[in-house]
Amino acid sequence: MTSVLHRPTDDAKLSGLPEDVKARLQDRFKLVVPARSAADPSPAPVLDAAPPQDTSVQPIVSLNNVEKVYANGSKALAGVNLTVNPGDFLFVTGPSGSGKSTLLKLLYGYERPTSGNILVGDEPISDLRGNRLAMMRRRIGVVFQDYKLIPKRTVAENVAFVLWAQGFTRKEIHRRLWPTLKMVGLQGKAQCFPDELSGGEQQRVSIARAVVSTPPLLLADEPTGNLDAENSLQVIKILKKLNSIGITVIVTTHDEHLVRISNHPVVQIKNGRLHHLRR
Ligand SMILES: Nc1ncnc2c1ncn2[C@@H]1O[C@H](COP(=O)(O)OP(=O)(O)OP(=O)(O)O)[C@@H](O)[C@H]1O
Repeated sequence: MTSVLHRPTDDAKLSGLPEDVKARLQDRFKLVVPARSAADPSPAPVLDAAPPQDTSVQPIVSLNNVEKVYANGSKALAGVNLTVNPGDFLFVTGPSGSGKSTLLKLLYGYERPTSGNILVGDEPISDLRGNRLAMMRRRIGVVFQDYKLIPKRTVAENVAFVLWAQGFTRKEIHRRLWPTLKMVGLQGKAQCFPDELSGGEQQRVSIARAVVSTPPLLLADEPTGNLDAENSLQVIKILKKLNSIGITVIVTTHDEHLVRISNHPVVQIKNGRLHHLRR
């Protein structure tokens, strides 16, 4: 099993967050982040060297020899091994039909592997059913290419709905909603309906919805697929900001440019097989 680069969460970046939000980010999935002291002279990991096996960190995602064959015989993934550590930002690239969406669907339990094991935190997500799966999904934010907003609800309602469904109090919903809308630059559009927004704005609503309950893991499936270059960059910038406050981000894209201008680890899926392009 190979490990992607672990990026330690910078405690200073968490310091601006409310205490309970900070605690959630640190506790969920037993997010263990070894601090590098300022006095630590050891260099950051070298990407092209053999991947470091840091056994002190519990991965947030691990796939072991995962295979997915759909009921119609389509082979989507074969022998996929991947470890993602808390605080990582990982790009998943690959041609159309290579298996990128399937990988994310397996991670949030929408599809089940044909064989192999998948752990999210310490939960075998592929074995979970019913309530346990629903509870697990609360800890995973998901962003889709086509936004999936509720058309007859305002921006504020679309985002607040997630919290309401999870039983948050009105006060807590209010407390979380505004900073989240501000973070995606939409505080001025709170009362708009989705069809009154641009594609980029709709995608930012969907990011706000995905992170308003502070999940430690965010999965974004082609979040820039329907956006122009400028909006795509803005979306990636927001995902990076979320990553900088401790959220682990896995994003699929076939936009080579976005991958090139970033220095984050990249895996490629080709014919269902996963290759590390940049660690
Ligand atoms: N529900 C399904 N039933 C049967 N086959 C499927 C299903 N979903 C995906 N596939 C097949 O699995 C393979 C991988 O599909 P997947 O959607 O994961 O690719 P992708 O890399 O995300 O593609 P794209 O970039 O075009 O979104 C493809 O051959 C696809 O036809």
